Amino acid sequence: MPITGENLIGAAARRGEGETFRAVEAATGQSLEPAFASATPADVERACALAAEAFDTYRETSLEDRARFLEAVADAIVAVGDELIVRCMAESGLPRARLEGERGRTVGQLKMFAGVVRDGGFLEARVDPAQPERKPLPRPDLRLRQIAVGPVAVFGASNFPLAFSVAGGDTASALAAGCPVVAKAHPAHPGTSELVGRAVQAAVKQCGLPEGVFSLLMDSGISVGQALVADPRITAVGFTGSRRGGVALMQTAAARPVPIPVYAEMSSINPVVLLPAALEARGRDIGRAFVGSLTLGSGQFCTNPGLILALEGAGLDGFLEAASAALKETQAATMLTPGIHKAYCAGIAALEANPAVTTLARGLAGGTHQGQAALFSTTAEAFLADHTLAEEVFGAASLVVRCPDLAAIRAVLERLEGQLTAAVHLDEADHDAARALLPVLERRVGRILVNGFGTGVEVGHAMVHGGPYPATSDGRTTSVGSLAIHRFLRPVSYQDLPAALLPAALRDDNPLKLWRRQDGKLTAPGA
Ligand SMILES: NC(=O)C1=CN([C@@H]2O[C@H](COP(=O)(O)OP(=O)(O)OC[C@H]3O[C@@H](n4cnc5c(N)ncnc54)[C@H](O)[C@@H]3O)[C@@H](O)[C@H]2O)C=CC1
Ligand SMILES: O=C(O)CCC(=O)C(=O)O
Repeated sequence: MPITGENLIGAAARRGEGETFRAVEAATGQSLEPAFASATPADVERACALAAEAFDTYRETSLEDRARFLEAVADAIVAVGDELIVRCMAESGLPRARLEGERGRTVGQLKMFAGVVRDGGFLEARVDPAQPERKPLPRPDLRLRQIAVGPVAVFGASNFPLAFSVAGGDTASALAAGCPVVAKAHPAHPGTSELVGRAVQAAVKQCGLPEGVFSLLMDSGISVGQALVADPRITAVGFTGSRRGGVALMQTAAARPVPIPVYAEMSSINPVVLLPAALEARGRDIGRAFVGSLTLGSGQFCTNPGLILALEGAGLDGFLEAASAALKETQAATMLTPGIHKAYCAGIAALEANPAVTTLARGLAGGTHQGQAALFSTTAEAFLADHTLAEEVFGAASLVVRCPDLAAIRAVLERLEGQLTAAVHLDEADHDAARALLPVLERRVGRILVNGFGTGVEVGHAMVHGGPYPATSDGRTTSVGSLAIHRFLRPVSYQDLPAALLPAALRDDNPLKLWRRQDGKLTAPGA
């Protein structure tokens, strides 16, 4: 499939008339062909108009048709073949095995949402039958279902060019909910974005859906994204990226005459608590496993273990020795963009220059665009006194906080901002300590895990990939897993509608065979 550098607006491919830009090969910094031209305000307008036009038809597609469409998107992405992987490797610097895995996750995610749509549970159908004889007042007939919110703007992430990008989790969950999507390609991987975008576009056509169900806009800067979020037809936003970018979009969305929700996944340092019995029993093993997680994808995971909290002692010494030894042998790895590499180097330089921070180990030095892993330590006292030590350094860097007692660990956790994950390494003898920390962790994070690290989010029904601000803009939800569909739905009540006007989900004969809450009681179809 040739990459043309065009915007995909509904069924059309249109060369933008805005500023031109080229993708950059992450490993070399060389420009890649072809030139992409940024979308114009007229392109944004057209994509949003088509999305709004498609909305009423698309949101009322049958559950089966919508599920098949999601499966068709998955199949079309696979059908792009190796070209997708090769282009994505060049643009992101990520290795083949990682990207093949990520493509599998992307496809699996679309298929999971196909299952969610077929099941129909997300409609949350409720029926409170009328009680005309009720005293003192009769009760009306009330029925409720969830409907799609409307067209959704999706901003792909640079660090997951497939699973969190054009057809990633935000797009999959919005399409599953019944929302048309206008995606804004990340300028770090426009070729990958176009290939995936063309796959989605082909699936829209193959399934006979209105063309406005999907559009893809290119931009080298931020004006297209800003215009998109400001467009009155856009009703919600999905975003993964920097805190600065996410907050800027939240502000734009809040300043509209009609404000809309922005579901932004932003920064997280993912504290890892090492409890004493576990440290003593297997501190060295934990140290080696930690370095594996820290350096995965050159550390460019928002679930990266950026902060280690542990009690002073022999167990911690063993952990640090093993972690430092493993880190020193870690090859430097290409980072996603020169900008991300520069930000990483600046973050490392700031830690190195901080008098309260000790550099424990550095990974092997690399080329111009490669990130060199780093491990630092400080004390709980210093950490609590300096809020800059809690800032995310995006890449393979982590800070160990040496704590004199459990109270200090707790104090550090209390001080942290909202996080995506927290990991606790524990043995049975640590249960009391862990039990005491759990309430703090629950308040601070979206996912608590034991004897592991947060990198590698499982796509499933019980997953929360979210957390209180600034991990995300709205800690009540998730951007991974089936619960993500709820971001793009809202409930509507139907009071005393004649049977002939009721949506299928709420008819007495329950033709969709849904589990429904019937007069307050969850009821099987046919019961
Ligand atoms: N939390 C996470 O999962 C991630 C965090 N990051 C952080 O973000 C930094 C920069 O990485 P990027 O991927 O370039 O993130 P970014 O936030 O700068 O860009 C993400 C997307 O948002 C758009 N955007 C950014 N600012 C905008 C604005 N003011 N108005 C409209 N659109 C805007 C960009 O064009 C891009 O499409 C990294 O160094 C890292 O610190 C990056 C990737 C993932
Ligand atoms: O750890 C993962 O699998 C996902 C991480 C993520 O969401 C991110 O880095 O943006």
